[in-house]
Amino acid sequence: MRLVVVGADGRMGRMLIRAVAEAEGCTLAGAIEREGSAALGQDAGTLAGLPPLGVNVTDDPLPVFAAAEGVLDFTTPAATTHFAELAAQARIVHVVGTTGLSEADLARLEAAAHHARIVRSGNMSLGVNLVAGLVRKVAAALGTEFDIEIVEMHHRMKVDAPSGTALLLGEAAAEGRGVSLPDVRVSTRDGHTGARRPGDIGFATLRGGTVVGDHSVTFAGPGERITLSHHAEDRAIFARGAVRAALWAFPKRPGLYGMTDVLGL
Ligand SMILES: NC(=O)C1=CN([C@@H]2O[C@H](COP(=O)(O)OP(=O)(O)OC[C@H]3O[C@@H](n4cnc5c(N)ncnc54)[C@H](OP(=O)(O)O)[C@@H]3O)[C@@H](O)[C@H]2O)C=CC1
Ligand SMILES: O=C(O)C1=N[C@H](C(=O)O)C[C@H](O)C1
Repeated sequence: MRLVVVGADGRMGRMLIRAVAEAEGCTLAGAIEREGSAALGQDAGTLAGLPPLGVNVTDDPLPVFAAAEGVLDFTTPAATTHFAELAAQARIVHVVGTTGLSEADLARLEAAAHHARIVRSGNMSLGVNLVAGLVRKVAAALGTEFDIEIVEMHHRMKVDAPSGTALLLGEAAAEGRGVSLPDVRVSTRDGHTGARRPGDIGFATLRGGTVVGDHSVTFAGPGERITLSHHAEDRAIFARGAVRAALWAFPKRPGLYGMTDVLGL
């Protein structure tokens, strides 16, 4: 499968170039960065710490998408919505790892999915998606006497909060409880907050250092607590998940899919 990496000079972009180069059945068909990036013109392999791959980084996605079969996109919401429209025009697979998308951004992805096969997830790792399944089950089994609190920690450069993974886990908990996350979500607490409202799902965000991604979901009940956790140690888990998603989506019909579809969970 001929794959393009957009945001090629990012933390995930460089990891994705390595994952494509290592994956059986995949070749790097292009590497895109934004206009003005210092990476433009460089060999994508060299950028990713590999021997040269013969693919130079460019800021012109149109001809690159036209000659490709899929795009791996871990960039920004503004870039991702633009790339979704280009991927739909080119009728290629679009794997979206970008987090922090607004409702309006998601509506643009849904529109693009009429023509493109889009796989989107706040976390492309096998481990997190398994934990989400467990969270759904535990939330369904326990009543609201168990308070649900989600804590995440990421590196100091992360720009969105709560993380896409924390929201994915919150959605799983809400689904298990049969409620809608926006109705019960509490993402900030400061000052005299009053007592906790039964049924709320709380989010706490920590930022610092080089943490790849830590998440825990605690069910705090009368006299006991259950905590389900995931610790990402290497961004390669997300990159390998993204390549797997592209290969999975290649023969599928246009539509918006998630990692649970890819992993068969
Ligand atoms: N779903 C998942 O499993 C995971 C999701 N993520 C998400 O992926 C996203 C990226 O994370 P990360 O790699 O750490 O961030 P980085 O900031 O390191 O990388 C983003 C890259 O995209 C580039 N970019 C921005 N706009 C454009 C554009 N219009 N065209 C081409 N390239 C563009 C940036 O360039 P410049 O810096 O020059 O602006 C940068 O190189 C985040 O939303 C993060 O939360 C991360 C890990 C796993
Ligand atoms: O920005 C990151 O780094 C990560 N972002 C994703 C998120 O928002 O959950 C996935 C992973 O935790 C790393």
